[in-house]
Amino acid sequence: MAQTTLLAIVNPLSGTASVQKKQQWIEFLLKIAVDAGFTPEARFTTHPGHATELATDAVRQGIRRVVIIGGDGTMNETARALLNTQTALGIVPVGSGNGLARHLKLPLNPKKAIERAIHGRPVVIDSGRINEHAFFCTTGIGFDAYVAQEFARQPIRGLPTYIRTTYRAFWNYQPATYEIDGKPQSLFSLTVANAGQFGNNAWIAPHANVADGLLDVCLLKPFPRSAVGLLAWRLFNKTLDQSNYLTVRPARSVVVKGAGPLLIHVDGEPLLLDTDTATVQVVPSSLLVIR
Ligand SMILES: Nc1ncnc2c1ncn2[C@@H]1O[C@H](COP(=O)(O)OP(=O)(O)OP(=O)(O)O)[C@@H](O)[C@H]1O
Repeated sequence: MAQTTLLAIVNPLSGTASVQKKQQWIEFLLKIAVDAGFTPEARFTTHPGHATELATDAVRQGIRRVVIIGGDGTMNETARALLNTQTALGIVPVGSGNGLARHLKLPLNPKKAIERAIHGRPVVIDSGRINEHAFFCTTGIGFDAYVAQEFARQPIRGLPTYIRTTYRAFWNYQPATYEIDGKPQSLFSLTVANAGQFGNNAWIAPHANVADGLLDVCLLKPFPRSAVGLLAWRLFNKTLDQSNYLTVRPARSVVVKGAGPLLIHVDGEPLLLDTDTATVQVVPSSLLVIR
């Protein structure tokens, strides 16, 4: 049997599309990949972390292109196995947020995204690291992480659930004080952005560049409830950096210390650290992505 040269990793649970729909996208992908000269193979993930296992195997086998059909969680699990390798990541964004794909201006239509993932060329981008965890889009502490935790508890994913969860979280959430590079600061949230948005065109760092060797450290101060409408408008209008409540600082690294074990998110997936301190660092030119 011919050696596989392209692996598709498909999360059956990403976003709101049915498994039958994803099966149709797989068939389309296999067909155009063969037409383009690849020997493709597709695998559904069966458990959290499976995408990392499949991508690690793909690298070991010398496969040079791994295409995900999924959201930012699947993207992260796959991309972390491709870090500093010659294997490029193709993205077919069918998740709830699709932050990295939107930042990179990849097609959001699945068939067009598949064509891009097969015919596009690899470019090199930076990634970030929060303690030992890799991220490619954003990581965060405070409100972002709280929303990620609440969203992960919902039985149904997709944008409407995300909006409902964020709205409810806003009323329950209390800002906290953190030490940022040794300086105490009361914050609503701290986001460290490699790409500029959380997903769904919610731009926390409008000028972020995935290939500049820097991360954008975004500090959002606590704000009165009366300001939420304008802040939300600015978030989606790509002008949040013009708000007096937000400071964006490009940096290679930042150290955050909280009052106890830190709840963070990594590309939208929540994670409770077993330490009160997080060191966030850029890893320049560490991932090949198909554009
Ligand atoms: N078969 C599976 N069963 C349960 N969980 C899975 C399975 N396969 C993957 N996962 C988990 O599903 C999580 C969410 O997937 P993904 O990010 O692709 O979709 P999403 O959350 O809808 O999109 P986005 O991250 O863009 O909001 C991943 O972090 C992964 O660990």
